[in-house]
Amino acid sequence: MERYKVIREIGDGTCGNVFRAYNIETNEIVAVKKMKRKFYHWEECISLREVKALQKLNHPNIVQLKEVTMENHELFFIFEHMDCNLYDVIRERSAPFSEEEIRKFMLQILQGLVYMHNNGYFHRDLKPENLLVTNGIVKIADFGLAREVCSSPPYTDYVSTRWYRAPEVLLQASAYTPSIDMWAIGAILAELFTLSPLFPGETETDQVYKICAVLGTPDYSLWPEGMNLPRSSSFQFFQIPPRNLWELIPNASLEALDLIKQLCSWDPRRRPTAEQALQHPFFNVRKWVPRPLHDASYSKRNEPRATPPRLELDLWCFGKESDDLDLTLSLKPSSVSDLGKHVPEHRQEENLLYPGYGNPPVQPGLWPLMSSSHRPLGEAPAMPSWQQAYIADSQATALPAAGGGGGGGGFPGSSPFGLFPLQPNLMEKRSLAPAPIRQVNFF
Ligand SMILES: Nc1ncnc2c1ncn2[C@@H]1O[C@H](COP(=O)(O)OP(=O)(O)OP(=O)(O)O)[C@@H](O)[C@H]1O
Repeated sequence: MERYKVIREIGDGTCGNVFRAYNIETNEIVAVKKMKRKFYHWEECISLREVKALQKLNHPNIVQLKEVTMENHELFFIFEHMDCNLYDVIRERSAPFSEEEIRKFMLQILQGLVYMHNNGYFHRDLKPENLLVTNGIVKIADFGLAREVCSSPPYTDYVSTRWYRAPEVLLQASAYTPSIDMWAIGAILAELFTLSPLFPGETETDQVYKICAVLGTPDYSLWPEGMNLPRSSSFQFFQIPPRNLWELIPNASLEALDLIKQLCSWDPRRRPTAEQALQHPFFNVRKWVPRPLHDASYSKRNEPRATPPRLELDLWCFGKESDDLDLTLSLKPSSVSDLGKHVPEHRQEENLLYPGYGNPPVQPGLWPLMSSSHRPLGEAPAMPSWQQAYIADSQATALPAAGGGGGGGGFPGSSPFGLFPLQPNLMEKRSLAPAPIRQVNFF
C-alpha cells in the first residue's frame, strides 16, 4: 500500500471505509476501500463476493476494480475513482432533473445491469449511494452483496437497504431472482423525479405499509405467490387503495410513470428485466411523440399551464390481423381542449418525427407501445425462460452465458410492454419536498 497516498476519506460504508488516494508512481487518482474486518488468509479475500463478481465484470457502467491488496491482515480494494454518488447528486439538487437527464442516468444504469445479469450476477443492494457518478457517467458500485444467480437459495444473509428492498424479500421469500434489482431501479427512477425516496419505510413493517400506500394492497390476482410467502400469513396487510402515480410524481411523463409502475410490480414476474426495461417507450421518447391536437391554446407556449387534465389511460386497438397486434395507448381526455393543454411541449425536432404533425386532428393522440407479445391487458410480461426455470425449482440455475447481450430475456426488435391503467386519483397531491437527510438502516 506504500504505492498509494491517501488524500481524504470519501465514504464510510457497512463493510469498509473508502478513501480518495493517488498512486505515487503514476499520479493516478483512485478510490481505496479498506475493509473493516480482518483477513488472515488470501483465500478468504479472493473468495469474497465483491472480488469474485468484480473480477468477472468489465463494463463501462460498472466501477472498475484495479487491484486487491492485503497487508497486516487488512484488505484494500483499489477502484477507479468516481466524483460522487447519485445520492449526493440528488441531495445537492435544488430543482428537479429534466426527464432527459433522468433518461441518461437510467440508460447507463440499466446497461450496466443488463451486462451484470447476463453474466450471472445480481446486485441485491442497488440504491443511489451505490451508483457512482463522474461527469454524467454512472457506474454501479458496491458488489459486497452481489450474488451469483447460480448460487443456491435459501438466501438467509440478505441485508439490502430497506427503502429499495423488494416486497418478496420483505416478506421473506427464500428464493428470489434478479427482479429484486428491477424493483430497486423502479424506486430509484421515481426518486430521480421527486428527489425524495418513493418508499421511505422506517421499519420493515412500515416499509411494507409504505409500499401498500403507493401500490395499494396486493391480492391473489396481483401476486398469487406473494400471498403464500412465510411472512404473508402472519402479516397484516394494510387495506389501502392504490395512489395515482401521476399525483405522486407530477413531473414524470406517462412513459416514465408506466415504467415505474411496471418495475415496482408486487409480483416479481411482472417486472421487466433490465433488457426489457431498455426497450420501454420511456427510452424511445422521440419515436413516440403524441399527436398534437388542433387546439389554439397549445400554440400559446408562453402561457402559464392550466391545471393538468384528468386523463384516463386505456389499451385498445387490438386488431385480429397479426400486423395489427401492436398495443396502442389512447389518451382519453375529459375534453379535447384539456388534452390540447396537456400535450407536452416537445421541441420542434421531436414534433417533426411524428408523421402527420400539423394535420387536422381526426382522433385522439396515440402512442403505439411496441408490444408484439400479444398478451392480454394486465398479464405479466413474458418471463425469460431462465427465470422460469430458476423459480420453478428454487434451485441454482445459471443464467445463459454472457456476451453481447443475447441472453437474460431480451427481445430484440420487440418489447413486452403494455400499459397497466393508472390508478384513480385517490389521495392528495404530494409536493416536491427537498431531499430529506437520509437515514439508512440495515437489518
Ligand atoms: N470508486 C469510488 N469512487 C468514489 N467514491 C466511492 C467509490 N467507491 C465507493 N465510494 C464512496 O464510498 C461509499 C461507500 O462505498 P461502498 O458502498 O463500496 O462501501 P460499503 O461498505 O460496501 O457500503 P454499504 O454500506 O453501502 O454496503 C459510496 O457510497 C461512495 O460514496
